[in-house]
Amino acid sequence: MAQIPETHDDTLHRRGLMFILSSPSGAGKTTISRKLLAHDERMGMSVSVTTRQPRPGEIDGKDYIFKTQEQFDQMVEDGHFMEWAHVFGHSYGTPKSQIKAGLKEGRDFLFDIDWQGTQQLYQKSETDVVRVFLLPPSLDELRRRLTARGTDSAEVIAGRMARAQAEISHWDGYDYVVVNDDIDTCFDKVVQILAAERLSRARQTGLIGFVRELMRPEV
Ligand SMILES: Nc1ncnc2c1ncn2[C@@H]1O[C@H](COP(=O)(O)OP(=O)(O)OP(=O)(O)O)[C@@H](O)[C@H]1O
Ligand SMILES: Nc1nc2c(ncn2[C@@H]2O[C@H](COP(=O)(O)O)[C@@H](O)[C@H]2O)c(=O)[nH]1
Repeated sequence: MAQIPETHDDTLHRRGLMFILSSPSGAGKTTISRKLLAHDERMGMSVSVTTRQPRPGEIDGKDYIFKTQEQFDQMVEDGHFMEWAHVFGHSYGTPKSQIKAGLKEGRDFLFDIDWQGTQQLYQKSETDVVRVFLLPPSLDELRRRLTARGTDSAEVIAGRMARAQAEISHWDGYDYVVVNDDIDTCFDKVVQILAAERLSRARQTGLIGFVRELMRPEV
């Protein structure tokens, strides 16, 4: 009888996936990412390098790796990044280290990056990438969230609001779009997307032998 491989619950012999969450600033990527990481121990966070100043409470090496512009430029030159972009007047980049080896081992990674980075990762690793875009329920609510977060000056908030519609215009470059109105509802949808993507046929390479066994002519 064919042995059901351990891949039936999608934990083994599967290439990892790159799960990207993008949105206009303030729509809730960080909030949903933190919930997902707490909920799913198989998911690792891709910690970006940035030249922006840490917000109160942000921890170097956990939320971001904070570098000077000079250090960042050197890292670009050294080929340190899978992708990088200028966002809101600062540089942001995804380090290569860990991710490539992790994917081969079947580990999944969560990316909180903008549409420019998403495009770059998709061009490099189309089959590994799952692109999810979060929308705010309205622009008024987006402004309210940015203000209520209390981490940015009025000037920074105005700059991010001014870019929001340009960011939203890239929504059609994503595989999934979820409106983040109620946090728990949005989170449940993101969890469902992740579960479905983990079961995608292309990723479950460990199932091939099992399926062949099932298809062997009966004697
Ligand atoms: N569904 C929601 N309802 C109400 N408030 C929310 C919701 N989702 C997130 N928030 C709040 O909105 C603020 C912005 O959320 P968050 O920091 O997660 O956004 P972000 O998309 O990561 O922003 P940025 O791109 O600037 O990092 C936070 O104070 C968060 O608690
Ligand atoms: N292309 C990339 N974009 C990134 C990366 N890390 C974060 N970001 C995006 O930048 C903005 C602003 O982030 P904030 O934390 O300063 O509010 C947001 O859209 C992030 O998704 C990255 O490595 N590459």
